[in-house]
Amino acid sequence: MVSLETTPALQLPVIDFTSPNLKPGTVEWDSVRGDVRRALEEYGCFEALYDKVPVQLREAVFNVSEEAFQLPLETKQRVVSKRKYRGYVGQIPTLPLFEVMGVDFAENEDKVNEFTHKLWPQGNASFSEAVMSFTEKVSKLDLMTRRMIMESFGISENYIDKHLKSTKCLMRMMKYQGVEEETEEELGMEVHTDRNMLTILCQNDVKDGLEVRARDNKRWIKANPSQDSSFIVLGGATLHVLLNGRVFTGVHRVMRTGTKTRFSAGLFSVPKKDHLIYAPDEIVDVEHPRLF
Ligand SMILES: O=C(O)CCC(=O)C(=O)O
Ligand SMILES: [Fe+2]
Repeated sequence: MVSLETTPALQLPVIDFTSPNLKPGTVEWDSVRGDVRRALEEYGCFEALYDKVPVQLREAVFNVSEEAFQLPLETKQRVVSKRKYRGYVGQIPTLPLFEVMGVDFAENEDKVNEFTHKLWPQGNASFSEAVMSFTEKVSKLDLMTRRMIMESFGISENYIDKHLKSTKCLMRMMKYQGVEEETEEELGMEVHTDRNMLTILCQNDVKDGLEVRARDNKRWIKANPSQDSSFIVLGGATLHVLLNGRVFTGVHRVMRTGTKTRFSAGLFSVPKKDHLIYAPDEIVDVEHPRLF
């Protein structure tokens, strides 16, 4: 008799960043650092348990993004940008469910207020505050992850410090309308890799959506971060270059099922203009010749 084997669904590695002792040099740090390296080598992605972003802040972000997407199209068009991934994007014929608002330099109060004032000339403090506070808190996870992955390859402290100061934050808020029939499945965002260093994402209470391709290129892994305590961390193409190809760049897409609207928010660490990305010497050797 032939036994039918069922392959269990693949899952993203889950890494716990909630230890109060998570500081460089501690046993906890070294252990999480090892997990981060394995996850970025194998999946280009992981789910991070991270408790420094209060649930109320996530809710505030989704509320203000909903408010922004509800503005008339002419108003949203005031923040359309020539630069890809920034400003307002929507009404893409092939992705009718999708809209995004990307705030560049989201760590900078003046830039955020400037963006807010284009949408609401009378100002909207809740919008600016939610964007800045989310950026500030999620940045800590971005910086920790980048320090860990660089340390794990023996890159010098000096280089790491300089590197961490060489990026800025792009904060993006995404909206994906639900599909009309419960049984339908539609593409929310096409298959892609992110170009930046790291992307850190969270979503509202709509389960499913984000999918990450397994390294075998055959299977899709459903990323299902918890609504109140975890984030999905994805390695981008710039990190792959910086680490001489030693980490994988997570290939991902968004699929929509269900009639409810999905909101997601993400922090993207992006090299500042004119900053040349190259792999530091520590990561280049005979076994790993310079690729970039
Ligand atoms: O909405 C998501 O979860 C994914 C968004 C994404 O992949 C992106 O903005 O690059
Ligand atoms: Fe992406």
